[in-house]
Amino acid sequence: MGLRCITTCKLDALKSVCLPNALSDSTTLVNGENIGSVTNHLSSNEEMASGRSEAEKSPEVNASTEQPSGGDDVSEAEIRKNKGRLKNGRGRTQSQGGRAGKSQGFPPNSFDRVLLDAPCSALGLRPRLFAGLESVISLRNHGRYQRKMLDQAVQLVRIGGILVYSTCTINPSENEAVVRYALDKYKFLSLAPQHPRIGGPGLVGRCEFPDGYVEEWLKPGEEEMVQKFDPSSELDTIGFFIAKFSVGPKD
Ligand SMILES: C[S@@+](CC[C@H](N)C(=O)[O-])C[C@H]1O[C@@H](n2cnc3c(N)ncnc32)[C@H](O)[C@@H]1O
Repeated sequence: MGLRCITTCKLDALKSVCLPNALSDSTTLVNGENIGSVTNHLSSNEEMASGRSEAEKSPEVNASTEQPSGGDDVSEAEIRKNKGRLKNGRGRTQSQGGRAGKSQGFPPNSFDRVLLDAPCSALGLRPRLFAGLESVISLRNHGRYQRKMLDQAVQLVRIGGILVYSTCTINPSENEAVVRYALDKYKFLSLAPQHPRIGGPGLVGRCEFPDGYVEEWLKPGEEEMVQKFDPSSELDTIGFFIAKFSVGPKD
């Protein structure tokens, strides 16, 4: 594919699109100058998906991490950060081979392909090492930030490109309903065939919730275009969902 290296960057997926003129001439998309201030404190899906980092919630913590770490004056935040590193390792943003740079986002149509492996309720994970408290309503609400992320991802893919949306959950609100949203809102998107095809079909139809809310899923003919992995099937996989979209002319 002609790939020579992969540049990693840390960026809020809910704010991943920037206007071309928002980038100053002297600023690169992935700003290496700021690498020193990249931290790895965003740990929970909910925290990131909410669009609010821990640093935003606690400005004093963020400010104190800016202190030099070598002197006697080690802040509480620095101690906490080091404890976290001991527990969790260096983290993906600082793994060997270079740190992730900060990104200001990318102009529309910047990418041939985008994979939105979205944060989700993770109902398909096996073994399940944690059990989040979910209700019918909270399960439905995951779709809200997933749709917002998809709105951003759609803008980033150029015409003729590919967008893949995936989750590790079996919850239709986060899978089929997000696909329905994408296809209904962005007429230039179409479901593309997937190879290899190992998973089963998606769910066709709609669901009426006890509070009257109606959620639309796939239409007949669309079910075989997505792949749904059922963790209770003989395939012996985790629960997973994949939808692949072709991006047509956006006008
Ligand atoms: C299903 S995981 C993706 C895993 C990834 N494909 C990998 O192989 O490591 C979803 C990831 O999205 C991250 N995330 C959650 N909210 C985010 C946001 N607003 N912006 C960027 N990433 C976010 C979570 O921290 C989590 O690492």
